[in-house]
Amino acid sequence: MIAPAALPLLDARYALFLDFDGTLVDIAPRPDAVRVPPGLAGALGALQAALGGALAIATGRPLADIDRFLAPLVLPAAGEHGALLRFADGRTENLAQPPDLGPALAAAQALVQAHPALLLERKQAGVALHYRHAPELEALCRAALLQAVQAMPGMALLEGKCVLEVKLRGIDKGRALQALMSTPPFAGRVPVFAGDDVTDESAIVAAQALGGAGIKVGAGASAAGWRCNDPQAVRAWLLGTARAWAPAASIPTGAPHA
Ligand SMILES: O=P(O)(O)OC[C@H]1O[C@H](O[C@H]2O[C@H](CO)[C@@H](O)[C@H](O)[C@H]2O)[C@H](O)[C@@H](O)[C@@H]1O
Repeated sequence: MIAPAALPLLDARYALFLDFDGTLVDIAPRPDAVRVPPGLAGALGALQAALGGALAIATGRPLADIDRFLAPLVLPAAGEHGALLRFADGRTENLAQPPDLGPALAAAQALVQAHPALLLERKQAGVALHYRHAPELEALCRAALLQAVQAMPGMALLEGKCVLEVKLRGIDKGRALQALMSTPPFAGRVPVFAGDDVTDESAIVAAQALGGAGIKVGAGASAAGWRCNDPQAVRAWLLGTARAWAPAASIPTGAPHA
């Protein structure tokens, strides 16, 4: 129905799943420094309404982060790489019991103490160690967390953009997408997932396996059938679609691509 840029045409048959960092918002120097362009939350709200509620965020972050960045919008979501789900009716579910993070936390805390340029992010079901400001420490961080993971049954090491995360093994965004797709208002729709990182590939594969579309944002190998350059292109697609669908909605013109 609507075709801003070379991304899938969206209409009311679809369900939309969106990664956050590197997809909806540009990568920033620190997790708390991301900027949500004016109009983005309004456009997401308008799209959610146009899709009968079938729009969800799928993120590695805790859900509280997403709610803060998109306030007052509260969307269905998969948080912490799929460990936590929030359905359209507001119900939340942990896909697994919150694990004992002791060994990973101890290893990460020791590293941060020795190297203050590193940044530790503690989550309910995982630990993220950011080395964006000390790339020379990547190998050291990986070795320390890999060793910690040996003592943590059921946990695995995930590599993202300048970050190493200890997370639940076997839980990923692909499983989260499948779980949300089995519930209203997602069930029976065609899923479209957009993401930028290797951590998004499971959801790209899951969306395509359900007859939908996967969009890879930025460079790098991917199973996705669609590609776009950057979060700006994603936002242009979403905002163009939202404006065409809900022209009367309070979506500012011009600003959101910033
Ligand atoms: O699944 P996502 O929504 O893409 O979340 C993945 C991780 O994103 C955050 O870290 C990344 O973005 C930061 C802000 O741009 C950046 O500073 C960092 O280097 C990136 O790795 C977030 O902090 C993590 O918890 C998420 O897992």
